[in-house]
Amino acid sequence: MSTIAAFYGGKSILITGATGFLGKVLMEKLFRTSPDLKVIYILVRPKAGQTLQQRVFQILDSKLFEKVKEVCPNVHEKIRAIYADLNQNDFAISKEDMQELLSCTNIIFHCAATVRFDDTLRHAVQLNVTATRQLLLMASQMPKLEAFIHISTAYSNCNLKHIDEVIYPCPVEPKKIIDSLEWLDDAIIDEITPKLIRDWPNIYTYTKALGEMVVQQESRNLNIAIIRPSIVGATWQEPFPGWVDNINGPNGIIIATGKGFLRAIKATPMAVADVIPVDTVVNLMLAVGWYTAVHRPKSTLVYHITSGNMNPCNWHKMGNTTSTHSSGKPWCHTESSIAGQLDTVAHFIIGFELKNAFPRMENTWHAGVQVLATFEKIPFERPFRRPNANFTSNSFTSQYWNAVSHRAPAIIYDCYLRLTGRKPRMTKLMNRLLRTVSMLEYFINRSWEWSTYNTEMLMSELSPEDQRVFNFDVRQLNWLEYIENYVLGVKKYLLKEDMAGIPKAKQRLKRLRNIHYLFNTALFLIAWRLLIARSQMARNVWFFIVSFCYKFLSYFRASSTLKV
Ligand SMILES: CCCCCCCCCCCCCCCCCC(=O)SCCNC(=O)CCNC(=O)[C@H](O)C(C)(C)COP(=O)(O)OP(=O)(O)OC[C@H]1O[C@@H](n2cnc3c(N)ncnc32)[C@H](O)[C@@H]1OP(=O)(O)O
Ligand SMILES: NC(=O)C1=CN([C@@H]2O[C@H](COP(=O)(O)OP(=O)(O)OC[C@H]3O[C@@H](n4cnc5c(N)ncnc54)[C@H](OP(=O)(O)O)[C@@H]3O)[C@@H](O)[C@H]2O)C=CC1
Repeated sequence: MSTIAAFYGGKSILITGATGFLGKVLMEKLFRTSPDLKVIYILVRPKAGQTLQQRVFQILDSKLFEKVKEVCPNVHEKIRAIYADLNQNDFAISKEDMQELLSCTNIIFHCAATVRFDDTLRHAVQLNVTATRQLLLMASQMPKLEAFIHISTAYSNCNLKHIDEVIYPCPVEPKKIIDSLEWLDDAIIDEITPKLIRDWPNIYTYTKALGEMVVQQESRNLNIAIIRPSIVGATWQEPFPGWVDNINGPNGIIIATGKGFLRAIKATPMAVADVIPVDTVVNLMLAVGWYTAVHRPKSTLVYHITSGNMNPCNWHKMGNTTSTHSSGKPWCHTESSIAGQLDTVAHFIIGFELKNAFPRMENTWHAGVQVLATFEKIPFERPFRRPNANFTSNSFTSQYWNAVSHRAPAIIYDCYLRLTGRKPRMTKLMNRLLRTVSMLEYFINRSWEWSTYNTEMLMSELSPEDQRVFNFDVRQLNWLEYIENYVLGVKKYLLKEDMAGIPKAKQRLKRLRNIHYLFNTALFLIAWRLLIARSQMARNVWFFIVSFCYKFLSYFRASSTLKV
């Protein structure tokens, strides 16, 4: 029997953010491995016209919870949804509910946060900092509390290159920021925000750093641990591979690429793609909950759950894995290769995708550019264009790709919509997509080193059975397999596309490829024809090529006649 699973038996567990991506997987694993737990309290707000109960039923009725229903048939009775809004004082929890929470809770997992990069400072501080402080205050009044697990992000200190498992101080005290936000108006807040966040790339990472400081300052004599995951991706193994349910992080990019909207991205191909499967994060969370409660470390321990230091994968490999016709040559994936440079120059001179007119050149340029292998096997339905992925770390090249591969096709498509009496929408959609991608660029053009001493220490503390049931060792992860399941999961669970539609989608891809070649060949011939009309040199080159081909053919004809 697993020690960790047994530990959660009979416990009352409070989860914030249980309706989010991480929270759902956490609940699922808890119910599946410790069906004898007493109750899970979840702090929920009504949303999108759904009551709390409707939200809970929707989660429990989803595919994610299918296995849970087998091992814990009375799961509905073990979830207690409590109305709460973390934006409000005392979270707007009723007195009776508050009383129950304070007197019964044994373990807290604090997952709720705003993860939007462009949130206002006021809202992000309220949720990621003030709410954390308030929850700690509540925790300090819980006589039965054994552990408080705070979920932060590995990027809370992304202004540093090497990040240790310690809480770093922020330049301005969280309390000062909380206090000043109470009387400053929104216009002034907007003005001072860049000065406050300094070298943090966005308000999200900055407020998560403030949240950690608050945890340190308000910890009193609580047993607290902080967990810092990197980019949380689809499930690796549990309850089944590839489960994913929101468009954050890589998910939206995978959709945009698979649907052929996004065909180039400003990314450093060799930068580490520090994606970590959500089930791995959850396994660590549960192990940390057990360790913190049972071993009661003297200070607040921070645990990094990242993949880069143990089993690195870079964006090039990611793109390549999802590529349809990979050359398998890593060097040809960047614009630093000679072929790449030539191809880029060719793009500029002729103004269209020359490599597609000469398919053999494709092998030498497409790095990230190799059209996605998984998308060939598992294409998404109704793609706008053929999936492709050009990786470039050069701003100028990136601007060029944006103009040629993104904006121009959107404008052409909008013209087509206008001509056929429909409302144009592609340019607007493309602008939003490019804005989103530009916000993610910071994370795909850099690599960080996260130390993982505490995480490794914890791994060594687990019994072999716990290491199996609560596995967070990413060295065993096979990236090729993981990414393939990830793409499949995006198709099935996010896009809700039917697998039966794959042959039709493949046919459409073939049609798009033919249109693409035809379009490029026509463009090439037109450009060449125009060039010949204007330049004597081009005419000379043309006549030289034609006469050379003619002589070559004549030679072959003559030699084959002689043999006969
Ligand atoms: C070849 C393939 C290779 C694969 C490699 C891919 C590489 C990807 C790299 C990803 C790096 C991610 C780094 C994250 C690091 C921090 C991790 C964390 O701690 S925290 C966790 C990480 N936190 C996050 O990831 C939060 C990031 N997201 C945000 O902050 C906001 O969504 C926003 C500001 C980007 C857009 O806001 P706003 O425009 O006001 O409004 P909405 O939000 O309502 O969405 C509007 C439209 O945008 C669309 N869309 C949305 N997201 C994505 C996406 N990722 N992508 C694409 N599209 C996306 C969405 O579909 C919608 O379209 P439509 O309905 O109009 O048609
Ligand atoms: N996803 C990732 O890549 C990473 C995530 N993390 C961290 O993991 C944690 C969970 O992230 P993730 O699950 O991806 O995020 P989600 O956006 O999927 O979930 C956020 C959760 O917070 C809840 N929440 C937000 N605002 C309120 C509010 N005012 N009152 C009550 N609940 C609220 C949401 O509830 P509702 O459903 O009602 O909106 C939801 O349950 C966060 O702390 C995040 O910083 C860290 C690293 C990477």
